Amino acid sequence: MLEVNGLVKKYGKQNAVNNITFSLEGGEVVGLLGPNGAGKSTTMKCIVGLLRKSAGEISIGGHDHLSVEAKKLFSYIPETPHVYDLLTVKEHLQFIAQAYSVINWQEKAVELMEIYELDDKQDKLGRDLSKGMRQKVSICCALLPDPQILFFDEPMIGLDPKAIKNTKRIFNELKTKGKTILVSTHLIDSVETIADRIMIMKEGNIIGNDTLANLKSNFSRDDDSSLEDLFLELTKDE
Ligand SMILES: Nc1ncnc2c1ncn2[C@@H]1O[C@H](COP(=O)(O)OP(=O)(O)OP(=O)(O)O)[C@@H](O)[C@H]1O
Repeated sequence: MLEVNGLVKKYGKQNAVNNITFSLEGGEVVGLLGPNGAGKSTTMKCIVGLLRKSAGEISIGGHDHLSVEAKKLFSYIPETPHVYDLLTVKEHLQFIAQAYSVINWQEKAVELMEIYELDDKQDKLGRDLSKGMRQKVSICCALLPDPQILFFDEPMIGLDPKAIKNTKRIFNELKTKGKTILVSTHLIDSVETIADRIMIMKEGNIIGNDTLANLKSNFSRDDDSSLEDLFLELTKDE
């Protein structure tokens, strides 16, 4: 579903992503972990076409990632949610519905706004929303077209505990529906139970990419260690 081959991204002379190669099978849920500055957001932004890659090839569903065909297949939830100042919450959903030709969008929009407790805020303008509300709008907009693949960059940031719980539940539902998900997060426990695979980045490189069980048996001395312990062990400074 996603193929990333030899991806390099430089900011000036600095390599933020160093020639990384990985893929995601259809229906796979992969947790992308890494310390601050590891290159997670840069990788995601290159995949979704928000940043121009310095080298490498990326395909989504067999299409070049910059093609319209690829763009129809995925949604992206950015680390910092961007909303339109002069559109209301409901108009954001209407805009996405029209852009992606979503059938029965109103029904789905009502359901999403209820889940994220935005139903009483549907007429509020984007510019008047709090950070957490913006994040909720961003998640609702991403879920509305029911895409095959979802890229979540720190989706829990700014969410209240109820919204975090609901997002974890939605991850499970998406997984059950066979969606492919790449989720970058610092909330390690939020991916520990649902991720089929964990990918760990450090300094622009992938330093671990396997099932949690395999990562534990390869890198940990202790079977009872958590993903958090493993993450800290793998990413510690030499
Ligand atoms: N616009 C930019 N210009 C220059 N350097 C950048 C820019 N954005 C990111 N970087 C650098 O690229 C590297 C990777 O950053 P990136 O934001 O991808 O990391 P991250 O793993 O998402 O970190 P975090 O967990 O803090 O969000 C860092 O060294 C960062 O300083």
